Amino acid sequence: MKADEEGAVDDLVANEDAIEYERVVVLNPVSGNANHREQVQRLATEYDCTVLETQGEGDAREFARHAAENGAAVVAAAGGDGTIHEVVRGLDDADALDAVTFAVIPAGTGNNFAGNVGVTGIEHAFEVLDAGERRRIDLGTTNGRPFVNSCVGGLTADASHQTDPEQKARLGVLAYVVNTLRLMTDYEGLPLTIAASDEGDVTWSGDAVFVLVGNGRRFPAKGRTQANMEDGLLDVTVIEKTPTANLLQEATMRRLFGSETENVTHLKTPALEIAVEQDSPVEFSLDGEKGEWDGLTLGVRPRTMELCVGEEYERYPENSGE
Ligand SMILES: Nc1ncnc2c1ncn2[C@@H]1O[C@H](COP(=O)(O)OP(=O)(O)OP(=O)(O)O)[C@@H](O)[C@H]1O
Repeated sequence: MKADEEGAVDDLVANEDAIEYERVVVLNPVSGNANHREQVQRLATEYDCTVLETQGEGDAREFARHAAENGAAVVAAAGGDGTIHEVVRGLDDADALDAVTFAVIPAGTGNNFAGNVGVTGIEHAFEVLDAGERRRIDLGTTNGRPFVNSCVGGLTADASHQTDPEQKARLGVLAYVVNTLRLMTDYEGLPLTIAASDEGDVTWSGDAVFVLVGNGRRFPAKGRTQANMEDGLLDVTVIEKTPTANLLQEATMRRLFGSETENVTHLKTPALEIAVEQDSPVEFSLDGEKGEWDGLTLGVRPRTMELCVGEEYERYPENSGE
């Protein structure tokens, strides 16, 4: 651990005589529209949770690790996808994913992960934390680093900056896709070779406009956006650059989100290798946190994290609504 990463925990310990770590809420006070702080603190008191408030990047990861190492039974992330990602990394750093139950308190802009696990709001999140069902869900990994929701490459990262929060909240992944398609005309695509070690050993090669590897998230197909989080498989969608197609046309959009379309490949696999066929690294984001990689090795740690889920969590999303 770097010295500056220890600062947040040192400050924390210096300011409190005895911290109760049984139930911890790691709170990002500025995520989303930054109006959730008081509500989270009030509910945390009501539900006997200790709030650890982040001041900047890395704090959530550090607090989660510290809480896990000090006997926490439940650690919750109150924030957006970035906060969720950091907290899960912190639990993983402490090697505590087996011992600690994770909970999500939706206080970001999109709150896709919370929605996928049946948590509908901040108040509901505390009820679920307190007495909701617990499920063990898979974690995805990219080059060893865990992700709960998705690993995406291509235009999605750019598009997410240009998606206004209201649209993002309403449409989720679909907003990314629509915006990305708008930007697509002058986008070269990523030259990739993708090898999936599922039963058929599928290999895909070409210029990809998007790659979305979902653990909890997938492209909407027939109205579903949640992937099965307990099947030990990654949900992979690759959209290939096709110079002639006008993907913004209504009919094409409809096909795009259906199952059969020429330039969209869907597959499920426990392991995936993505090779970058160019000299410079490409950008992917894990749960919305960006990184650059020359190549990615993706895998699954099946049913590795215990999670508090709401009543509407769908164990088998592929069997419902389709
Ligand atoms: N007190 C703070 N002040 C400023 N930035 C902070 C603070 N605490 C955490 N952060 C930063 O907030 C970011 C994480 O935000 P998060 O993703 O949780 O929310 P969001 O971006 O608003 O939501 P979403 O991911 O749903 O769009 C991290 O980059 C982290 O460094």
